[in-house]
Amino acid sequence: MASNRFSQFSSFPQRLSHSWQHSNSMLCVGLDPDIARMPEGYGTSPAEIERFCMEIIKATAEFASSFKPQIAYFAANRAEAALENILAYANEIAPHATTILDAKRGDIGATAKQYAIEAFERYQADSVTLSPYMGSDSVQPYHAYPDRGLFLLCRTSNPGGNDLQFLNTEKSEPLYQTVARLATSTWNPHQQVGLVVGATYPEEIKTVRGIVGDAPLLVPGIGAQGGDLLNTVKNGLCTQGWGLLINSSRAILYASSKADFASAAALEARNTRDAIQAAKAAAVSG
Ligand SMILES: O=C(O)c1cc(=O)[nH]c(=O)n1[C@@H]1O[C@H](COP(=O)(O)O)[C@@H](O)[C@H]1O
Repeated sequence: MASNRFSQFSSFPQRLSHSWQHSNSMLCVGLDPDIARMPEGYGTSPAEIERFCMEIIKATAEFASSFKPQIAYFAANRAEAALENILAYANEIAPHATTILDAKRGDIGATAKQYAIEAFERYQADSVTLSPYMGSDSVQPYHAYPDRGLFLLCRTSNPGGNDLQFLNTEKSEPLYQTVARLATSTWNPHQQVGLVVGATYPEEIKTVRGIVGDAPLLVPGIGAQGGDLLNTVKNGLCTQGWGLLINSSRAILYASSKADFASAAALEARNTRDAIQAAKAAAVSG
């Protein structure tokens, strides 16, 4: 079953291209189920987390090209089995959509091999987020899955990202630029690597796009973090007019805390998809 799904696409860029074109969308719906913010009528057990996420996926599938569950929200609540079910559900009802397991893993090779098994065999995710901090051998075990995607943290959306990502390297460039360069060249034998760049820093999106060619960019930070959608799209499009997975989590998940949460999430997802499309049209024409 799962192997058929993966064998449909010979490479991760092909998988992503299908997702963008089939949905005509670059919206990534983030699944960050906070048990303190469950909607009316929902409890906080793993079964309820699963039910909530499935309702969100069903309501937003039409507007999304990808789904990104954040593993901490599941692990913190002993809901890993729910996460497995949710990813399987996304594959079933939105087979066009690329899944990203947001785990931000990074460790020595032997341990990274186990994390790769977790992401790609246990959870059957199409892609995973990784920290580049431990270097090339911490990324290398993921190359055993050449059709899956790897998104390496580059210029993150949070203010504290400056602390390390802007340190000058011996090449006299900020560290995030060195990450972008390495990640998409010597660390990328199967063209499966993309970068994480926050929508809160659109100038850096432009810089990273200039370094990485058409590699995909996972861009969190619109919605709850107040990122700049217009300039994100303008600066981040690839030469084919796609190239971005623009994530919004809380703004969609918690659009309403009432019984109408699913329709409110759908409306927010649709409006965000439309705003991304409008920004793309403006960027292409202007
Ligand atoms: O890797 C990520 O997804 C990520 C990187 C980053 O730089 N900033 C960032 O916010 N994220 C994640 O993106 C999501 C943002 O959620 P909202 O701010 O609610 O849209 C969360 O799951 C974060 O963990």
